[in-house]
Amino acid sequence: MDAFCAPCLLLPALSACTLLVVMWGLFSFKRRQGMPPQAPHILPWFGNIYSMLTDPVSWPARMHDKLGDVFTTTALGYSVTYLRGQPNITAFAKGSTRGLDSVAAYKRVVEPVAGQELFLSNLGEVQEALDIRRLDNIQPALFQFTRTHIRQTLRDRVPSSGWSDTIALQSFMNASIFRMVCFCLLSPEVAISDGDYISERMLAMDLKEDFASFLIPWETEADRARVKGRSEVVACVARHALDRITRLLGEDVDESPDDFMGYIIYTTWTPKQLRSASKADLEGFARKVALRTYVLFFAGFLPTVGRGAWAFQDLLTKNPAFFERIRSDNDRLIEDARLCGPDAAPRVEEHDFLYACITESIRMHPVGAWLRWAEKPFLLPGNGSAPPMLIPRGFVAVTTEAIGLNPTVYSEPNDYNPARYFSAPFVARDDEASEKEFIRLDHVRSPPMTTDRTLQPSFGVGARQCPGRLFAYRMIATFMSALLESFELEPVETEANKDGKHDLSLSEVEAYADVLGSLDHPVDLWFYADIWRNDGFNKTIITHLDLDPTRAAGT
Ligand code: HEM
Repeated sequence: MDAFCAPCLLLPALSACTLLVVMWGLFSFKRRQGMPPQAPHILPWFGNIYSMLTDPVSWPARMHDKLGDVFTTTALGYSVTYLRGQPNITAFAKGSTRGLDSVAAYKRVVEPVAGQELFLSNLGEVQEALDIRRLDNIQPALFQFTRTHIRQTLRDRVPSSGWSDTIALQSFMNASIFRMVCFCLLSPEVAISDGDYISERMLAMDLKEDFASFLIPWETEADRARVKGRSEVVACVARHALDRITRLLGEDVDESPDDFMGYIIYTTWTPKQLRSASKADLEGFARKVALRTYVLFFAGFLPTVGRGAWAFQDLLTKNPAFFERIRSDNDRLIEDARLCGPDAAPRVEEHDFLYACITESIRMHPVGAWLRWAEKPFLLPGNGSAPPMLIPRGFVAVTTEAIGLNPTVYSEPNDYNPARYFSAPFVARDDEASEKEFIRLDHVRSPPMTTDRTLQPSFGVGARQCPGRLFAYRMIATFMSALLESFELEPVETEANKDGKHDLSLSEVEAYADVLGSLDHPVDLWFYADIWRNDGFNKTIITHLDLDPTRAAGT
């Protein structure tokens, strides 16, 4: 026993073990008959987790180039199979309603960060509650609200004469979009009173540089902060939900209410159940509503602000003609609105070209991967020269970047070209998807309205695609439209972005954050606000409009 403890023997023994492990790791992966090829890794059990976390987009792309459209790897003891190519994705999409479980997959990955509260929701109701009619009804008030927030926030930062200091777009957009989320899912009053409080806590859910949380089995300081943050969010929303339940009881309604929270309550409990419930029961109901809302904060807010920042950056830094077009469309919509009154909201839902720009940016900078869990091995059908393959139990993933940049789906995929959505054939709503047909990528106008058999890579596939996509478009477009209504914007040249290098730099950690759809760092883009473009808002505007009469549209 003592001999084993002697340091002089321990060291060689450890080195020998490490060497064995490395040799095993290097030589144990071999192509198994009928199964996907395996990506090489050195450390057993850990597998390729490091590359997957730090280089989530280009590492799988490199492996696909080397190993083909289907390959398997290991990460923290799990088997992870990556798929690429349309036939495989079709099989994946159809499997998603059968052998492949989306909740089981996301749960394994996201629960350590977001908590199990996230998976108590009824996701179907989002689709119903955020339908186009409800979004259209709320749109004018949402615009007014966002316009007021933007102006109030920037009032002190933008001098009435000339340019402001640099302002980081990302943090400004975070606040504005999260207020919109609260406005639509909770109520206008709550958005004003508690929007910022909730938003700060939701941002703490972001992993930032703390991605080691996935690997560390014990509770860290950051974990504790996240648990505290989310229980504060849930408690705050539950208070408002209880208030809404009480008002609903007083109103004695017999039709489903127009507001999102009222709708959830009304469609979950009958008026009789609500009336006969004890105080404790009602508090329990309110907590359930809060948990359901929390999942939407999580799934909806972070990807929307991340994609919104990309959309803005692409518009400001790619082809100036596209930005000019958005500006003139915006001016036209504002002019039209002014026929109805000086403060009337423009019809953001008619911003077709802006929607196409958002779609194009989301194609080029999608949120990571679609993830599924295969409880049992399943047979991926063969196609063309590729034989059928047995996919092992574990995660199955499709990297959305692989679709978005596939030249057989998108011509010139590296070009930012929103106009491509205007030439795509339009798929009729009544085209039934059939078992034999492929799920077709793209071929939808933007925003994607019907995605039964066609899809935008960035919003998922099959039965589990994103129910909040139209809501996301509305929030990004509302923010941009309200900002452009009042300000001129210009990117600032910094050391990092000079000579036209405006791309977000994807350092390892940032690329990871991007996969969760949350770029918490200020992006490489800054904006100045120039003249106040809206009459009646600030008297000094007249001077500024005199200085630049070409931008005086609508005043
Ligand atoms: C630009 C913004 C957004 C992007 C890029 C995005 C993307 C996605 C993606 C890729 C999925 C997974 C699909 C799959 O695995 O097949 C998803 C699911 C989901 N998204 Fe979004 N999303 C966005 C905004 C929103 C918003 C605003 C909401 C709601 C307020 C929302 C709610 C959800 C929900 C509830 C799911 C889970 C659906 C299910 O499993 O049935 N998302 N989203």
